[in-house]
Amino acid sequence: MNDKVFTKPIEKQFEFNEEVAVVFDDMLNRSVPFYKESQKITEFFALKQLKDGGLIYDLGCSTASLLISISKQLKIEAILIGLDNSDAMLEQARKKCQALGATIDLQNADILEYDYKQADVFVSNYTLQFIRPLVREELVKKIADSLKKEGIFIFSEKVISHHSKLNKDLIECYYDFKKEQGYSEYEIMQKREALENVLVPYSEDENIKMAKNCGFSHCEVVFRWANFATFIAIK
Ligand SMILES: C[S@@+](CC[C@H](N)C(=O)[O-])C[C@H]1O[C@@H](n2cnc3c(N)ncnc32)[C@H](O)[C@@H]1O
Ligand SMILES: O=C(O)C(=O)C[C@]1(C(=O)O)C=C[C@@H](O)C=C1
Repeated sequence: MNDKVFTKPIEKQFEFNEEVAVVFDDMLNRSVPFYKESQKITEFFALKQLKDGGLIYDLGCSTASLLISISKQLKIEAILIGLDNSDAMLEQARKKCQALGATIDLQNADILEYDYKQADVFVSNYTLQFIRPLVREELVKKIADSLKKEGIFIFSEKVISHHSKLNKDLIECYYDFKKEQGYSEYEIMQKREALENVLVPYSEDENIKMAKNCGFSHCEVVFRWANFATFIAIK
């Protein structure tokens, strides 16, 4: 189904509710530049890291697109756990897993509170940006503490620039992308208002500094287009 969520006046802040969940795959494909490419890079590093009997968590798994794709490519046995606190998203995820015969452990959980096992890979694409800054570092520290030695954490985020003109131009470049995806000026502005103070992006440097402060030995960008970046952090 096509995303038309913001063709009408917004009545509340952005939520990952039923209305969003049923059009979410279309929304992401048309709202995140090079979403498929950043997903492929995530899959490459996750599959490279996963050994027989390994464990991967996807935090903020939404409709489980990533874990479903990884499950199709796996050549070894591994445990795939997808966490999300939106029932509506998990309902879509379960429907897709059933239709595609994917064996993924989908759990309704708050990623801030969850009791993680030691894992080989953590992924959290376009999710940390929705975690309040006050507790974001606490979550990344929990992820670092739950990774095996040399384990990897791949995360993708919308990013800002602290150079005000460049930041403004990056946003304009992004909105041009959205228009090319068929969104109207009206939809773009409605969504921007809905996301105000709900999606709180950091700069590229702030994300890297956060990862290093939380115990990762290395963190760098492996993909970036304008104001969207994919990072890999190594324990
Ligand atoms: C932009 S979506 C992530 C997209 C997904 N990772 C992908 O690449 O397709 C953000 C997701 O994080 C979930 N989320 C936000 N805060 C959460 C929390 N505290 N605990 C669990 N899930 C959360 C939302 O329900 C939503 O499904
Ligand atoms: O920043 C925006 O305008 C977006 O649409 C980006 C974004 C995201 O990065 O998560 C926001 C909400 C949806 O989850 C889909 C895309």
